[in-house]
Amino acid sequence: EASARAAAATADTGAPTIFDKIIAKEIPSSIVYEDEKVLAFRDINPQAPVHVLIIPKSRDGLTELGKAEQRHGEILGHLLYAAKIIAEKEGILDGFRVVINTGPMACQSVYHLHLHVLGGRQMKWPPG
Ligand SMILES: CCNS(=O)(=O)OC[C@H]1O[C@@H](n2cnc3c(N)ncnc32)[C@H](O)[C@@H]1O
Repeated sequence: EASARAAAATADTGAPTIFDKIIAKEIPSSIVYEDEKVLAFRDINPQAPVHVLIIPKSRDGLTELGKAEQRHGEILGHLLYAAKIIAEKEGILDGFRVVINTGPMACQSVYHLHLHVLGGRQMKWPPG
């Protein structure tokens, strides 16, 4: 909790992120799905039996959802469609959650827009 909030304190500076290294295959990652536009890999600190991140391969200013422009509509839609494909592949189509954390108040710690796909256990509501 504290570590997530501490990590989230990082501001949206537009600086390169660790995800650039994953896209460039410069650091290892457990890739679940890839196409020409998006890359999906397992979260390093899973919060559920299935916890996958989906990111656009080209950030194009999309550091966070709060910075989305009309021009991002297609990639945003594609990310959501990829979430369904991944849920299907992971066998959680009958129960999964898709989360986008935006800004420090939502504990965003990596400023490269990404969808969390979580499943494999009973989810709670409201989220913390
Ligand atoms: C607190 C939520 N903050 S977040 O919504 O910004 O999510 C960032 C996510 O990236 C994950 N992460 C950070 N570095 C890596 C990495 N090298 N490989 C895979 N996942 C990573 C974190 O575990 C975290 O769940």
